[in-house]
Amino acid sequence: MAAWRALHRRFAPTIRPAAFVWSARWSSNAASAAAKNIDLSKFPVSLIRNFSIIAHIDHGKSTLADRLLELTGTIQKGKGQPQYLDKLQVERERGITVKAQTATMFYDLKNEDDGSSEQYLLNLIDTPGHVDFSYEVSRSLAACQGVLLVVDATQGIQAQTVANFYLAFEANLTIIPVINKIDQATADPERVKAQLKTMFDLEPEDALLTSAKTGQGLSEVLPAVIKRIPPPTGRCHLPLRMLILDSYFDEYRGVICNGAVVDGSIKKGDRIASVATGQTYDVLDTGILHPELTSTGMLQTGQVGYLIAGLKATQEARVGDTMHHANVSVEALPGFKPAKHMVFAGIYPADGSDFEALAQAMERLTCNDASVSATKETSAALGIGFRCGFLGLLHMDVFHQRLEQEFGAQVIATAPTVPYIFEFQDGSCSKLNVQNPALLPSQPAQKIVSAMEPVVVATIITPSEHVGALITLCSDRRGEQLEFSYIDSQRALLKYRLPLREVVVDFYSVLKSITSGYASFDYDDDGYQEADLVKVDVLLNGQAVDALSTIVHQAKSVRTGREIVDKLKKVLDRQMFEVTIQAAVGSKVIARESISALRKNVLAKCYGGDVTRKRKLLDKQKEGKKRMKRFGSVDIPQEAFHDLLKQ
Ligand SMILES: Nc1nc2c(ncn2[C@@H]2O[C@H](COP(=O)(O)OP(=O)(O)OP(=O)(O)O)[C@@H](O)[C@H]2O)c(=O)[nH]1
Repeated sequence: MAAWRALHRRFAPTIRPAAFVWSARWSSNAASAAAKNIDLSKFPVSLIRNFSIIAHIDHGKSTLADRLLELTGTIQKGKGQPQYLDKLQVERERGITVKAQTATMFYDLKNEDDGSSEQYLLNLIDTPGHVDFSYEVSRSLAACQGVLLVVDATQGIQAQTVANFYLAFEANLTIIPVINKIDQATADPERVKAQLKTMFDLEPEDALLTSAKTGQGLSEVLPAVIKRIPPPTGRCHLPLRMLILDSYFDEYRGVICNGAVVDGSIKKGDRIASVATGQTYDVLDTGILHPELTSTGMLQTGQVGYLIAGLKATQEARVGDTMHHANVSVEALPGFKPAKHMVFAGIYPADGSDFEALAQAMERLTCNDASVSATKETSAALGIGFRCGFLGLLHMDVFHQRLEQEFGAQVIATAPTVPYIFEFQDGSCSKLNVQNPALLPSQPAQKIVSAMEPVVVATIITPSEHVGALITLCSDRRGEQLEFSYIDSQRALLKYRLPLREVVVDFYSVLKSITSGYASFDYDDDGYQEADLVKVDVLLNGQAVDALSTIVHQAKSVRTGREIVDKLKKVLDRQMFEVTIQAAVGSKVIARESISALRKNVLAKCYGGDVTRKRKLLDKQKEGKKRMKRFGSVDIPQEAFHDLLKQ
């Protein structure tokens, strides 16, 4: 931490060059700004502030956002649902934020000296806390000049607090620490202040103390945002450059883009063009999120809002693209780094004939969640489907749930895998990126010269008494310790380099159970390392089931093979014939189980004691079973695919 603190001392908040905030979906009916008495021309850049709320999961971001929306009259107190900005069904059911959401608020700041007041336009972004959605957080931060770093007064700094702090710090944003939940009996704000100083060099007197539940301390939040966070720095006299931050398809209005006007201005009727595609469009409508779509007919420098321009498909509205006035050439804005997919899985229609319906649902959903990649693939076991890349297992689960809930698609998801790289010796070296274990030959014709697996650097914050158990867990998962320090007298910070596969499997749930839920965990991509990897095939009655094959470290292959075979034995129904389940590495069987046949009582109607007739019937049954075994196909239930990577 010492090196980091030295770096932090050099840190002085600077104003970001680009001023933009992205917003997300709201009701499809745009209210009129006139009806709401909104005149955006009253807000030069100096009266605009764009800020994000970042925190560890459950520290109270969305609840704080609710209170700020109420305080500014953007939503009515007591009306609407709690965590107002968590719009998706999946967010409400799981109680987590998965999509960053923006709301524009208007706030009158009083001048204590002369009693006068000035109105500000504030764009607030509520961000997700879970590590899988940190891509949303980094995009949100690219759109802001400052953040509220919320820390739970009872829990103190946790792993995602550290990760999110670094994101904001590296983006040179102004950081306002907010110690929340001070109403709770076990709140210890002084301890949290000390942690903020030790870990981040944030001054104790700069921390705001709030309770998003009782409202305590909230009146200080927005004045602090206005006074401490700098305004956007775009220039109004320059030609239009609007950054596309997000897009989605609305049933009634077509493609809606959310974006930020970095330079210049845009208005209804303008002819605009995309830097990425060169396509031109007419602006049909534009406005702000207040918090629903509110048509203003124009957006000026530093303002954030939506744009409807007759785009046919969301693919035309690329996140990170720059829109400009047609016939005025501009330099493209930097855009965003593409999302890095940590986990891959096959998504197939539960009923093979539903492929077209699934393809349509996939197209719509991947447009609303640009961080998912999808390419067509075929499996001998499951038919035609898609190989999808996700940011993590929770992201994959959420995508699966959204496919079913929002599009009614019934799908089978294969066991998730991480992306490996294999290098073969075939005269010259050839490389194979393996996002689907089935594509790695079981007995390759060429020699494998290297196998690489993705690794991450994991940060764990834990009460000191659990350190020993966590070190054992990390060693068992092939981890290499990078750092071990204490953040105060009761809490330790561990940093480990771990193979991604060992992390995505069930690391989080084991960590939670070892520490009774008191440890927190976050990880960051750290490239690739060489590893002794093998492919484990799964065979049912001698036939390999491509959708079930997996790649593991050599040392864990027998354990993994045994677990897959045991799990399959539990989930497969008994058939009219015997089923043999095998796990194999190349031609070597490493685990085997069998499920005995259901024996149909062919003698039920055979009364009396004619032995030869009975034998004949039994022989015929045996013959039939053999045939069925040879040709019979075994039904594999969906859970079998889903649970396989879990150890
Ligand atoms: N007592 C108390 N509870 C609070 C306070 N703020 C939030 N909560 C509760 O803490 C829980 C989590 O709050 P959220 O606002 O959903 O937390 P979040 O940080 O947005 O969570 P994610 O979006 O999942 O990362 C909810 O049950 C809130 O009611 C507070 O100031 N005091």
